[in-house]
Amino acid sequence: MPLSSETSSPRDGARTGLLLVNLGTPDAPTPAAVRRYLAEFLSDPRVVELPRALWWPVLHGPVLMLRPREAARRYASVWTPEGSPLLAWSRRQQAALAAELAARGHEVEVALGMRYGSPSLGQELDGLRARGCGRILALPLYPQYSASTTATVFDALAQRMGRLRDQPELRMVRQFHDDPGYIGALAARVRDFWRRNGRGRLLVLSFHGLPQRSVRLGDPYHGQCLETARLLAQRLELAEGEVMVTFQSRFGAAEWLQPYTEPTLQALARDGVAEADVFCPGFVADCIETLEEIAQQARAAFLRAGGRELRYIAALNDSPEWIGALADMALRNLQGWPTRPAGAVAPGAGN
Ligand SMILES: C=CC1=C(C)c2cc3[nH]c(cc4nc(cc5[nH]c(cc1n2)c(C)c5CCC(=O)O)C(CCC(=O)O)=C4C)c(C)c3C=C
Ligand SMILES: [Fe+2]
Ligand SMILES: [Fe+2]
Repeated sequence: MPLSSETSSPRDGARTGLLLVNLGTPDAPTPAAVRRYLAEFLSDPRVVELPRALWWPVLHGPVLMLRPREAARRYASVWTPEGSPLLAWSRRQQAALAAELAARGHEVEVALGMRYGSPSLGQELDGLRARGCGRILALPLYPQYSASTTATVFDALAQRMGRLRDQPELRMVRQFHDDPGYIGALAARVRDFWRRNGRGRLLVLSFHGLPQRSVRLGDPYHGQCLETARLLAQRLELAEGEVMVTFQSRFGAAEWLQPYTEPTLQALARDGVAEADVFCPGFVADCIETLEEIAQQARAAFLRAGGRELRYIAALNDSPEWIGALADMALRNLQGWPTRPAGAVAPGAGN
């Protein structure tokens, strides 16, 4: 592929950009929009690691024929006036982070790109360059590293960079599963929920699942989920028996990380656990996987199995503790790059 010929090169490249990245989501809760989104997402060989000759007929056969209609109905049940919850919360995070960095005296262009669908990563990378950013920090909003999520962001950025003649400097945050600011923001979210609603007998920490095979082949995701859970339980001073870790959102027939969230909740209800709280630390923004799969489907399954109350604790979204932690993380990773307006005197707080 030929390199781009830039008629107007990105101004002087003196500015610094921060590119928040999340997974992506359909543009509308309709079968056609969901099909477009799933086709892009599920044809990424890092997401479904099967030989193309095997996977392609299944993807373009039963998966894309059947799943979009059902998934569109599930998306419709959580859709908001600002669109998909994942995009709506990500936009609020972007705006709140930009305001927080500005309030601390830093001049950083904050953009939001989605790995699949829109706004696309490539388009946002180009936008930052056009606004004069010669240095860009990519911050994938996945606390726990996985090849199926984090690594695909790197792939997409590298692919875009591969077409540029005049590349910006690029850094990327790999993971933040044990970041004290992130853990503190999670703990604040849970404590705040308990203060307003009382405390359930059990806190279930439900993470997005992953095929067991990926972990066997060396993906560090599982260990990082367990470490996040351990640090959060420690911060909340929970005793053994007051907290457990489960994995949700299984896709396909293979074995995924266990224990699975919904069957575990049903077993707990059958064993006489009447009330439980569920929190999803791996999702920094509420989305279909938390609002529909947990707060609706898993809750209904828990009640059907004899439970009385299953309370879903909202994701970090735009909580002030989380936005503060994000700003700290961004500034730490931006060290050595200019983030002060020319001639400005740094306010007392510093980086
Ligand atoms: C938080 C980290 C995530 C990991 C790890 C992950 C792996 C993974 N996911 C699928 C398949 C699907 N995921 C879907 C939705 C979805 N997944 C994540 C995050 C992780 N996925 C988020 C934030 C979302 C929500 C998107 C939204 O629009 O709100 C979906 C689509 C929904 C559905 O049809 O159920 C699929 C499919 C695989 C195969 C995988 C790892 C191999
Ligand atoms: Fe997923
Ligand atoms: Fe799901």
